Amino acid sequence: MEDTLSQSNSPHVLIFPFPVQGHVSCMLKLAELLCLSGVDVTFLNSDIIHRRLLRYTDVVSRFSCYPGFRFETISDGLPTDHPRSGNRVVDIFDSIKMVTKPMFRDMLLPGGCLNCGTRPPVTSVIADGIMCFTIDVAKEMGIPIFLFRTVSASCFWAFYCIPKLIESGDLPIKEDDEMDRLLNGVTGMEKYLRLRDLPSFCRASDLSDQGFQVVMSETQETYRANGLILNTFEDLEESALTQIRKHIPNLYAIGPLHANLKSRLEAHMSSPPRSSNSLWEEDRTCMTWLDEQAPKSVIYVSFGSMSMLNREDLIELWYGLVNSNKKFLWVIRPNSVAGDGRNIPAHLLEGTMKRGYMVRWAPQEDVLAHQAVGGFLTHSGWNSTLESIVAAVPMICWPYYADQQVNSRLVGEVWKLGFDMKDICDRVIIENVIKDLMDRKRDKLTRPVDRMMKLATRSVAEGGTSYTSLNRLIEDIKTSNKDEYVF
Ligand SMILES: O=c1ccn([C@@H]2O[C@H](COP(=O)(O)OP(=O)(O)O[C@H]3O[C@H](CO)[C@@H](O)[C@H](O)[C@H]3O)[C@@H](O)[C@H]2O)c(=O)[nH]1
Ligand SMILES: C[C@H]1CC[C@@H]2C(C(=O)O)=CO[C@@H](O)[C@@H]21
Repeated sequence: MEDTLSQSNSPHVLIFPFPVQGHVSCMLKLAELLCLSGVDVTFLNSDIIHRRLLRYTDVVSRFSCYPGFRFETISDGLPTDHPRSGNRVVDIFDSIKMVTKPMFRDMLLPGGCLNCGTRPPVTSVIADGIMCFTIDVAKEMGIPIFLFRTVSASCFWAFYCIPKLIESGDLPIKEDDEMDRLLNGVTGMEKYLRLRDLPSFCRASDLSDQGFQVVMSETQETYRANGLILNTFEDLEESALTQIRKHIPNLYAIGPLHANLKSRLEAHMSSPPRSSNSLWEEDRTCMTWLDEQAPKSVIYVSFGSMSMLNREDLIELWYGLVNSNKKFLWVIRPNSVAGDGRNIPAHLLEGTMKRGYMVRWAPQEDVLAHQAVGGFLTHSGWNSTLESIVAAVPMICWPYYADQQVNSRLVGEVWKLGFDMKDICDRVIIENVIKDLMDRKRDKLTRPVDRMMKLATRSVAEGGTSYTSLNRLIEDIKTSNKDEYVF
């Protein structure tokens, strides 16, 4: 690997994530991987994300060892008090196109903060794959652009096939449709993908639905970029990657990114410092609580940064956890429960005192790596799924929205790394599925879970597929020359 020092003629990449936790954190990992290889990086955050990163993490000091790294900020166009989560997340799409796009363009124009002679010019852009307007801007400036779509390859492929599903009449879903019906329209997934496993946006009864239109059109536009980066590995998603490559040949599967980064940092230093990209304050007291628990005795519960819970589901989940008699560590993010959070039944409060621990935000990677954790009740966000795979922790999937419906089906039915509890929130079922995961059916999961952990680790080790793919991306970035890219 090359020296970490920035050189004046270094390639300079502008990284621009969609401004939410699950996208920013994995793109920061990619940024650090590029810095390690001597690439200059400017990381463009929305103001609000940047403020929170400054408040809750050590990103600035962490990146200070890379002289070629800079943060820049831009408005996402929404008022500060907008929730930017749950079903309100779609508001970001409009505001970012209307408000942020022209600002982004100005930044890249001569005299703009990204093109004013104080740093080497931007030689390539890595933008979030859900923000294809960046292709227009990069094209206008003659800068090569790679898209990084932060969802699984399988979900990307399902999004890609939406026009075919409309043509075949499978979409829109009709009121009397049988949700367990298998679909033929997503090539390679015919044996297991049911109507209910399509990305949640496909449940819109009206195809003019904003979320549906955005994911469909953004996915269709991907081919216009110079390449597509995915946070996955060949052994995990070979089939979907093969399908995507037929349409978008320049594909870089470089995940799991957190493991790729850890492995490369370890090659640089004996014990790399732990790092966090959290937008909430991590409560590390849960690590002390975990230290007191028996190996593999705790089920960790977290639904990521965007999911919202209603009171009814909260209570059902809570009963399921308490009645399973298992120890549990539960992340309840601030403002993530809609409705009245008071008058919780005494049975639940007592059960939680005895066997539970609750935090507002956890150091998730460390939690999953802790020997006391034996299972993960997750919303199947893609980062959480990859983190669970690397930590060899089996999952119970309770998907909320977007790609999570697809991911949970793969976890349960294809990879056999856990159980999919999609569309169900019933205390007795939850109690039983927890008992199955932690005890009764645990043996069935152990081999696939250990195997996938090993394959993930192998993929990021020297010579592994994700290791090699990342090197190819770095090489392509280093050799990218504006004039070669005629769009
Ligand atoms: O207490 C917590 C909870 C989560 N995390 C981290 O937050 C990230 C959450 O990412 P993810 O699991 O992908 O969930 P979301 O935050 O919901 O991410 C959004 O972005 C993902 C990537 O596109 C999508 O897969 C999801 O569906 C989408 O909701 C992970 O790295 C977790 O380690 C913590 O550090 N502490
Ligand atoms: C805001 C959500 C809608 C689309 C994004 C996404 C994607 O398809 O890239 C997946 O999950 C979410 O983080 C994003």
